[in-house]
Amino acid sequence: MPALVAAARGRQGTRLPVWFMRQAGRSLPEYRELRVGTRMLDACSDPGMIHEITMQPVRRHRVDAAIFFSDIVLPLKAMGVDLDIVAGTGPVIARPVRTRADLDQLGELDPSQVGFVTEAITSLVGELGATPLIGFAGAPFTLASYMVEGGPSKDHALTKSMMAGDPELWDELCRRLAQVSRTFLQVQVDAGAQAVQLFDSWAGALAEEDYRARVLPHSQAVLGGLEREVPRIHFGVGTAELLPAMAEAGTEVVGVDWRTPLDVASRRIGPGHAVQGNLDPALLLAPWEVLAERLREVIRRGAVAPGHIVNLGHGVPPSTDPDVLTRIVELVHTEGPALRAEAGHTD
Ligand SMILES: Cc1c2[nH]c(c1CCC(=O)O)Cc1[nH]c(c(CCC(=O)O)c1C)Cc1[nH]c(c(CCC(=O)O)c1C)Cc1[nH]c(c(C)c1CCC(=O)O)C2
Repeated sequence: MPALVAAARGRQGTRLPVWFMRQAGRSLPEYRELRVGTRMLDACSDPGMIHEITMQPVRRHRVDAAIFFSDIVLPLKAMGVDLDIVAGTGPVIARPVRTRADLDQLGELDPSQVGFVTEAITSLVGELGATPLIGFAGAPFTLASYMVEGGPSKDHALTKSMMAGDPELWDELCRRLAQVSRTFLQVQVDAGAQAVQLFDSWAGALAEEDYRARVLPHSQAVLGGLEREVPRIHFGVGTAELLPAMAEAGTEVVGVDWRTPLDVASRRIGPGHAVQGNLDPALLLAPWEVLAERLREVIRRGAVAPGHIVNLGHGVPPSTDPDVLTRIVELVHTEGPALRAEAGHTD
């Protein structure tokens, strides 16, 4: 069983697995070179490009997993939603969803609309061999925020106002988005993904009561049942107050940002879940010895949990020196198992 899958299932072996959110992307010169002249959405729809970009960080850093190169809004694009991914901004939606009539643009995702995903994953799994591929999708809340706001938002004011002011419309929007994300995950798993991650990046904007009432059931609809096939990772940013609720979505692993130490997070979540994280991405710019000591502390604190997948607390910033990421992987592999054992987890 791959180290990442074992750790996710709470049966950590002798290898401590590590990968990075946004490991494929602008931090890599080979990515920037390959993307010249190709728009993001076009790159995400071309099986050859997807394959190459997904492999780049695996070849360079020797990480313990590949993550499928795509974007959370890609399935919406594939089913005909008029949107773009604007460099430096993120997803922009042409006709935001504000009323019931606006829901017309959101039908059901049919697997045939993302045939290029199956094609790309089939070839990737062949080249990856023993290295697992992580499939992913956006959670209903984070997707809904883009659909309602029309683009990135700091306060998610229109989204929260719909959630509170018209819960029926909100729930219908999230039911549709859950179908899209669930189908997108299933397509990836059917093609050979060995783990999945649900990104609810902006869930930390919510109070726990609202999260439990209006978001958690929809995320449960995405993840429920998949455990028979692959381990599931559930991640958000700023979610210290939501960690126990997020663990209830149906997940083996809870992704933790850099604000909550992993031992604190693990105690909040309980012994039944592995953790993923949580080195502060801002520290990638710090002197190596400072960064290395913080990384060792992340590993020691993660030893409280029955499984630990080392990662950052959020994505790799585009300005990151890729050699630093390679050194992190080496440190995790050479020092990680002993640090974890010393810190007290008896596997
Ligand atoms: C919120 C979110 C999005 N997309 C995603 C999330 C959840 C993860 C998170 O919280 O960061 C998920 C995502 N997006 C991308 C991946 C690829 C896999 C990987 O992690 O390596 C994944 C897993 C590629 C991408 N998605 C995007 C890029 C950059 C576009 C480019 O290279 O031209 C990449 C590599 C664009 C994108 N797409 C989105 C944003 C905020 C941006 C950044 C805009 C910018 O800074 O230019 C929406």
